[in-house]
Amino acid sequence: MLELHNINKTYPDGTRALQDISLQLGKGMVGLLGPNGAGKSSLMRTIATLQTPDSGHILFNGQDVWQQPTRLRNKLGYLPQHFGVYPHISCQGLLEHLAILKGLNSRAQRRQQIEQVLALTNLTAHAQRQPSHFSGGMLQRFGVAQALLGDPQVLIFDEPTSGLDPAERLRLHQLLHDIAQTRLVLLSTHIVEDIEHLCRQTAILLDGKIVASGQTGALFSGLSNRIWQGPQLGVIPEHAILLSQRLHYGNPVVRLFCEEQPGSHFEPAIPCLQDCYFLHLVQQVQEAA
Ligand SMILES: Nc1ncnc2c1ncn2[C@@H]1O[C@H](COP(=O)(O)OP(=O)(O)OP(=O)(O)O)[C@@H](O)[C@H]1O
Repeated sequence: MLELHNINKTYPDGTRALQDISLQLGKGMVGLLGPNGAGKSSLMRTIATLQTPDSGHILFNGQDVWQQPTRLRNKLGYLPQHFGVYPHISCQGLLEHLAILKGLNSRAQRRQQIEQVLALTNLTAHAQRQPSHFSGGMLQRFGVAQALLGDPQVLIFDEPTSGLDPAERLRLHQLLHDIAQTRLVLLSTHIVEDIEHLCRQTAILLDGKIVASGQTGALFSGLSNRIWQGPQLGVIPEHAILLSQRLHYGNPVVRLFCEEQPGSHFEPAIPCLQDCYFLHLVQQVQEAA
């Protein structure tokens, strides 16, 4: 559905935000995982045709997006990382306004779509309230509702769960999952758990480059028998790589990447996406040093 070929973007101050990005994206939920500053928003804005790449091509259903940007824009819904809402206007009124901006000219069609997106995002009972008074979770659901206007085939959600409490996060996960059944949904986040919950396909973006992409499970299945977990670091082989040191119910947990058992206090652990992500982060730091 959406193909990215060798996308590059350097900002006027010299920041190389995107370097030779190539991805093939089909229907379903695709995760874009990367730390702050990795280039996720730059990539989302580029796909959303809000900024031009310096080089490379984006094809939508086989056609170059930049030859006719409105073709993709008409099929695209976007929830940016930060968005504002006008004060003193109801949720329904604001959706009506946004629907007109999206080109839904028929009043009956607008009414039907607004009813649909309010129901889907569980906001029907709040339709007459002002989004400026919504809680964080409701506001994000409103953001999803506006992105769904026009029944887009491609949806881009930039860090949609940041700042949400656990219950609202799970609610939003279910909503995003439902939406992705019939569309391409691109989910950009630095929260590994969001990807683990939702995405069959994932790309890891570090420093403007895709360092791994494919079926999410396949990204870390190659780490089998090389991930070790123990209660303390102690003395470890020189070639072992420390992935994470954290607390679990107040007890320290250390995870290592190592070709053989790094010490008697380490046990083999089942690899996970976080191991793969941290391994790439460590390798990136090592390469930069
Ligand atoms: N308009 C801009 N002009 C110059 N540099 C920019 C601009 N937008 C982003 N950058 C820089 O490009 C790099 C990638 O930024 P981007 O916002 O795309 O990353 P991100 O992965 O979305 O980060 P975050 O998770 O913090 O939002 C960063 O170094 C950032 O400072």
